[in-house]
Amino acid sequence: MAAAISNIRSPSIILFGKGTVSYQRTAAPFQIPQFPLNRPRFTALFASLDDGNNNDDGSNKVTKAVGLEELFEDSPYDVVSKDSPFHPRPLSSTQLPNSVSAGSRLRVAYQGVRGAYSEAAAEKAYPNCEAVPCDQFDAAFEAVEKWIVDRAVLPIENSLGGSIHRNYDLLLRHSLHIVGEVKLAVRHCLLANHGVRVEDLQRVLSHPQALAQCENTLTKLGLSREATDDTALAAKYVACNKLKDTGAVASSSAAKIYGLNILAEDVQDDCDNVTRFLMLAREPIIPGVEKPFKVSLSMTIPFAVKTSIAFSLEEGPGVLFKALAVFALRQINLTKIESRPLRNQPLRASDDSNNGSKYFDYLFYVDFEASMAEERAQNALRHLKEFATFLRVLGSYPVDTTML
Ligand SMILES: O=C(O)C(=O)Cc1ccccc1
Repeated sequence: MAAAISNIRSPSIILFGKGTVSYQRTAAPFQIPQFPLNRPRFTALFASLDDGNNNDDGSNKVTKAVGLEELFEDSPYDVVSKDSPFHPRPLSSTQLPNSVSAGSRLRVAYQGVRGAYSEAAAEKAYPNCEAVPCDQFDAAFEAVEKWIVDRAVLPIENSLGGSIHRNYDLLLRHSLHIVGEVKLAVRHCLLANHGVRVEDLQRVLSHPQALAQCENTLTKLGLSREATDDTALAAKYVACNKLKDTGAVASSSAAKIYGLNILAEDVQDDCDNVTRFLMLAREPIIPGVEKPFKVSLSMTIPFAVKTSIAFSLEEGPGVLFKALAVFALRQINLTKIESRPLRNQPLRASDDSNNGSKYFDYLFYVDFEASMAEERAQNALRHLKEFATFLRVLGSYPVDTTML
């Protein structure tokens, strides 16, 4: 039964139950390549469906795929079988005030107030979306988990500051799936109320990352710094309180929204200031890899897909080497590897016989260039699972190639 569906281009509904396949064709954006369904490990895969929401490509179709559940014991992937075919539908607006209304735009939660960079990232990822501001990241995650919104945006790394570890921790604490990424060129402005000059300023407010990215400029201006939850909140605070001695570092759109004057543009220390944001959803959306990606009129590259995973390893010589080999052996390129001491694990101090060295248990975050729809990725992770003490697939998603 599995072989018959290898050429489905854009299925609307596929149920791969044991011995059961059904599908419909739609104009969904992602292809679902042939999964190794002959393996008894796979009990189900589900790809669907017209949920009335705007999709990444502006259509009303959302393609979702789940499966692989027996591949990884702790798999975050929900499995839909023929007997329990569908996940719960989003709550209707009558059931939950302010929830997704039927046929409405995709709703995307972000941390911050209007004018925050995360809002711009949401709009870049989903051009017709309704961006929903949340005061904290946890609220944005919860809004997705409770079906109030469809996606959450999470800044994850910056070209100047590196990974945002707190946000990696959030990813692990929750069980949302990465379904997209967006890279945004961040161009900070120094904002103040009308009539206020640079010389009048004593201090500046902004998100700690924005302040760090403008370190040199702010030092030269002799301004003291205060942190706010997001850049746009700093702008809002300065405007609402009509402050004369305080400026804000935020975007030009925050200036427009809160009626502030732009005293200086591009105040970041490095002009290549790019932040990478992740788009999170309740369910995985696993892109296929057969669609070619057009970089320009003359250049086409294979559809670029990445997978993000987190894992920890047994102790022992060469275990990290072995972990990396599972990818190298299958020609899978890594685009990121990051290690982080595991929380709640005490520092273990060795005795003298171990040269007095001290060590932590580490969690590794790896991004690799393959989709979980590919057999080589599934094989690599099955191999890794043989000696990983923990493994979680955070999601497969199309690479944002707009900043190549
Ligand atoms: O504060 C914001 O506007 C955010 O979205 C977080 C952020 C801060 C600085 C650079 C990029 C994103």
